[in-house]
Amino acid sequence: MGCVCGKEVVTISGKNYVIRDKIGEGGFSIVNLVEDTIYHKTYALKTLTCHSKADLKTALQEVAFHKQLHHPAILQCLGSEVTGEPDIAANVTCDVYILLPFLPGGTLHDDLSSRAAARRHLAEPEVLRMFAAVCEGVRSMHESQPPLAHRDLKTANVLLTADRQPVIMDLGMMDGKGQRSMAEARVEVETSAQARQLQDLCAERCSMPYRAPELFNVQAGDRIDERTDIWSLGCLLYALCFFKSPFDAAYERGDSVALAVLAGTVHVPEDSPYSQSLIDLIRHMLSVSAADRPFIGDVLQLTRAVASQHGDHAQLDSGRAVAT
Ligand SMILES: Nc1ncnc2c1ncn2[C@@H]1O[C@H](COP(=O)(O)OP(=O)(O)OP(=O)(O)O)[C@@H](O)[C@H]1O
Repeated sequence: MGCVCGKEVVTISGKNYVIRDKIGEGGFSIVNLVEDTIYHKTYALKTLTCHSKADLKTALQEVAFHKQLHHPAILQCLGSEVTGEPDIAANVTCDVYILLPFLPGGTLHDDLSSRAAARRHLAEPEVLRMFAAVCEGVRSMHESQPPLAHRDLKTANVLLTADRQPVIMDLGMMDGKGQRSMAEARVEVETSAQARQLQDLCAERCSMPYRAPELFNVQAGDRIDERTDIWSLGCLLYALCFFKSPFDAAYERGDSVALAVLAGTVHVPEDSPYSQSLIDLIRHMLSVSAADRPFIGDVLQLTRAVASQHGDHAQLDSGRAVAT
């Protein structure tokens, strides 16, 4: 990072970006609002500080996945830069910069939190429109070759454009910290050491209220596939309706989320304004056994079927419905 006229400047692919503001901070990164010095256009700059070679590998994989996946519902990487090599012994770190489009609508989590405070439910067509858009992004992961999984889908990892189009971010979980890549959707767990590794990685990186039951207790011989994401999408669809994951309540009470998830009991508020077919879709996605969950193509078909009951099929496909 350099300095021009007292302002911090980052150079990516030969272009300079002035740091304007801090937008947010994750467990492993800082995101700043930056402006390029020629056209004065704003971007988001994600900085991952790497303390070890394993950190660097993780960060570079995140960049690689951003570059590999091209879909309007997945946050695009516009450029990246690495500042050097980390060296634990010498206490030397390096930074990986990921230049991203700046999405001004904040996260879906924040949007739903402010709606929750005012008890302002989204109308069903809007729920279905936003959900279908997220699913289209997930479909591009699940249907790539080999199939990829996100593994940390949640409302806090969905950004909104100015016109409320959802965009999936945070592909950081799609790495294996030097182990077998979590991005590969289909994982055969061969040994108990692998099972433990995978469970620990999920405990560290997959948010509990959105984490699929099979990731709480991984055993040798298990087969994990992209339907871990379908569980998370079921939680996300519930959150679009009722503001939070169905398992947030257990989390907030300090009860065991693992027990609540493994029981698979989904509480639907009595005053729910949503159709039974929408609730049935949530329950289908939240099947405790992954084998009973639909794949993403079926989820999209079922979503369209629910929308068509309202005559919203066309709107869902064009993605033009507006929030109420
Ligand atoms: N492209 C962007 N446009 C606008 N805001 C963004 C953008 N990327 C990230 N943010 C904001 O910065 C915050 C931190 O982002 P980050 O990618 O570090 O994700 P995180 O999911 O919060 O953390 P972690 O990677 O540790 O899971 C986000 O919650 C979001 O509010």
